[in-house]
Amino acid sequence: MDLLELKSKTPLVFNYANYVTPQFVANVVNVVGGSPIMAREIDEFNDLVAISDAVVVNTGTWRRSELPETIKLIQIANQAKKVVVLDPVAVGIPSRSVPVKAVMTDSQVNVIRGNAAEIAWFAGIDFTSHGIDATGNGDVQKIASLAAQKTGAIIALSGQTDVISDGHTTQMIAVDVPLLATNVGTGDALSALVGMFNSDEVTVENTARAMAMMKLAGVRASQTVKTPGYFANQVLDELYLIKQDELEEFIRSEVQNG
Ligand SMILES: Nc1ncnc2c1ncn2[C@@H]1O[C@H](COP(=O)(O)OP(=O)(O)O)[C@@H](O)[C@H]1O
Ligand SMILES: Cc1ncsc1CCOP(=O)(O)O
Ligand SMILES: [Mg+2]
Repeated sequence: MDLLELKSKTPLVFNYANYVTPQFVANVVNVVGGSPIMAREIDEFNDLVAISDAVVVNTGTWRRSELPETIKLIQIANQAKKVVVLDPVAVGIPSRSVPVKAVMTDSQVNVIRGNAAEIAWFAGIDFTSHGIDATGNGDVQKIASLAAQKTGAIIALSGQTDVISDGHTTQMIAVDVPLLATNVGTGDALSALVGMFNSDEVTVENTARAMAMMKLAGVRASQTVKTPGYFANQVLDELYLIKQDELEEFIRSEVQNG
């Protein structure tokens, strides 16, 4: 959906969040025009999925004992035909790969949003990482496209260049905003935006809208703020201020077809 529709519908985003960044994620959802709710109690899943428009699963601080309930949550969302976004934080670390494989086998994820190293893991391509961060270089277009083909999910690869791919169509936003990478939680919040914009229909275009929204907020914030602390707050303000026509103009000028 576009930004105008989003603001009128106020999509409810159920975040199975990590315990590092939920406050930032919830605020990002709110200022853009959605409504966040965080939960991880299995007895609440049926009720919460029923009223939600998107389910965003972040594995950043996951415990292995939570694997069965996470799969159950995604299966409930699948049955209810709610979009599911997976944010596979640092999935390339071997002990983290095992449960993510199980999630991918036993439930259906519609969109995977991660940095280049995380997405490279799904593509089966080596990419250097340092904990939660992607630090290497590689052909991000090929990585996103291959990951989409292998998983059947739309891929939202973020970084200096964002790449969105369903394995056939690929779009890119090559806009450098280094301060965006300094704020822990920008990626998690971006995953929630991806869920919101795809809540009526899961498409490459809607996913690109979410990625463009964060980039544009970062571009604007870095015009007035030069240091990371204030930058995070400025990003929230810019996300709040962006208008439908400004977002669509940014998409027209910056989104390239691959
Ligand atoms: N070097 C960079 N230049 C511009 N934007 C970046 C850069 N690194 C990350 N971003 C932006 O920061 C946001 C979060 O992406 P990223 O840092 O890759 O996620 P994560 O926090 O999950 O590792 C995205 O909007 C992405 O476009
Ligand atoms: C630091 C940290 N540790 C586990 S999850 C997490 C936050 C990751 O946030 P992001 O992927 O948005 O940088
Ligand atoms: Mg991340």
